[in-house]
Amino acid sequence: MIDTSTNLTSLISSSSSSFSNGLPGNLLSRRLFFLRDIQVLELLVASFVFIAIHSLRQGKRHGLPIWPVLGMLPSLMAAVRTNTYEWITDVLCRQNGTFRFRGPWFSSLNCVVTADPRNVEHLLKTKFSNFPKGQFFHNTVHDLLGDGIFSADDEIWQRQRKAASIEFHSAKFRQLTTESLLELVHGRLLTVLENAVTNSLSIDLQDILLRLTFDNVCMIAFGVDPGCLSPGLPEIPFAKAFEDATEATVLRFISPTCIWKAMRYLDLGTEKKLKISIQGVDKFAEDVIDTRKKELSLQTDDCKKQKSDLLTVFMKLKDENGRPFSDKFLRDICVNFILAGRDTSSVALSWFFWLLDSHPTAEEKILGEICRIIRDRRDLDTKDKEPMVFRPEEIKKMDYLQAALSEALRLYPSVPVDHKEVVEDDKFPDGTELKKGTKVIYAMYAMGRMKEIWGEDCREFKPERWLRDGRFMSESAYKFTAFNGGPRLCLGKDFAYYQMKFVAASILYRYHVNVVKDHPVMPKLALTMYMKHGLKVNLLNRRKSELDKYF
Ligand code: HEM
Repeated sequence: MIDTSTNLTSLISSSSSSFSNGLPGNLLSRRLFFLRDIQVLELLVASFVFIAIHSLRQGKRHGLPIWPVLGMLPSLMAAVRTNTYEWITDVLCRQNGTFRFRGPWFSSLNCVVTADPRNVEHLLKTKFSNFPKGQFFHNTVHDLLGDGIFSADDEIWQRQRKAASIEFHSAKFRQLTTESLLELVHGRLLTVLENAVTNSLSIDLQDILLRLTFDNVCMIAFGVDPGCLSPGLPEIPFAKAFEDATEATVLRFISPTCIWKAMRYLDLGTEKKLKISIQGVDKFAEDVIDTRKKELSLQTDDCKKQKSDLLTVFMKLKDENGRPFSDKFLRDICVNFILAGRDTSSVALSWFFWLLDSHPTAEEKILGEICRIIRDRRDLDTKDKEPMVFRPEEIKKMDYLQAALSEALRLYPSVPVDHKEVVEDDKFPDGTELKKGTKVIYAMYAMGRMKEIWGEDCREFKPERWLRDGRFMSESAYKFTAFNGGPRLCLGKDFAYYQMKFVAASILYRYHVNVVKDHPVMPKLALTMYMKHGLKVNLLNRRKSELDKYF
């Protein structure tokens, strides 16, 4: 509209100049009337279109307009350009915690969205078997995740969960995780950070932490170190293939199923990219599985002694028919664990460091806690010897740090929304009717920002809310949903806390982490809550005199 009237104005002014160039007066007035008619006509058309659109709109639900064909999609699309999670939170707060999203009829976006802890407990625990991940999720992720723990339901999920759970709680596995983390933090992470300090370089802390946790989870799942955090921060083909494959898989969730299936059939666009990146992931897995099989058949000392990674453990197990698991199934198991543990802890740490930058009192308290723990070491003679390596029992004692990390996860949960599918007609405790096949989204991000759950100060970063008499107190998994709850509670929760505390304490003891001024920080729309532009920081060495005040 604006452009057209601008054109009309310029047409009038060009007519005036024609007049000065000698156009007869009556011709001019006829032309001006004609132009005025055009403007009136334009206004009429615009009004008609406006009225037509508004009469076509089928009304409002939950304060959101519903459009023919598109449903509530236009409101969602507008939110995608700003902050989708805040938009969902806003709608949920206005609707007492639950609303029904109507997407276009051709999409897979129709769903019930909830942030009500009663409903979340109902779907994650009370009626667990009525809310599986479902066929839609399974079909969408199957090319990448196959039948691994993340995408499987029922018996296939149960078997893996049981075996992995035993493994996760074994002493040998704990030793593997703590040793591999120690090696990565002291052998690589701190070297990379020290290099940045020496050369006064700003770094993307999120990228570095993502590299750290990728190497770490590959050591746990496959028993191999891909070397993403090596000096020079190289691009590792397997890591790149994995990242590309997850990004392309996520795109399937927002495309109509028939479209991505057609693109897959024709080998086009993102589907072509997905196919190539999955080949990269498969090649890596194949090589590792082959090598491990050879090692195990030779029963080399190295293999017998050291290997307690998931691949080796599952290779020694048998399926329900007493046969060893197929290579494909072993690949699926490892790929799923990598997906689960790859970037959840690193993005949580990124949000934590960002929050700490604007909460110096919380940082002081963490430092005080770390220094008190060091002071209490029985063998005080090691106190001043570098490097300061925190021991597992010391990490356990860091209650305030655990509270601060939980608070960061409450406000910025690594998995911001999650999804289930209804098997049989059901009803939520809040009265919402659920028809068979309905998709249900539970919004962890929104749950951390609801006054009904956390009180008036729900948007503030207050680690103290997690402490009673100075000790960390966990919350109900249906109120603090960052790690999921019920039978599908995150298997890596204890390890993730250990990993995050170890990394955070090792960094904070040595450096001030200052976020670069005006660096834009916002969530990226993905399965995991990455910072869209990473986290640019400058590191400064902590002076010894600064730490001395805590001893
Ligand atoms: C801050 C760190 C972490 C957070 C916030 C987190 C959160 C979650 C969430 C929300 C789920 C449920 C996902 C779903 O069912 O759709 C989950 C599942 C899982 N997580 Fe974590 N996770 C973290 C770290 C880890 C780590 C480090 C590992 C492994 C090394 C891990 C292993 C798993 C596994 C295996 C599952 C699947 C459980 C199942 O379906 O039975 N997680 N996690």
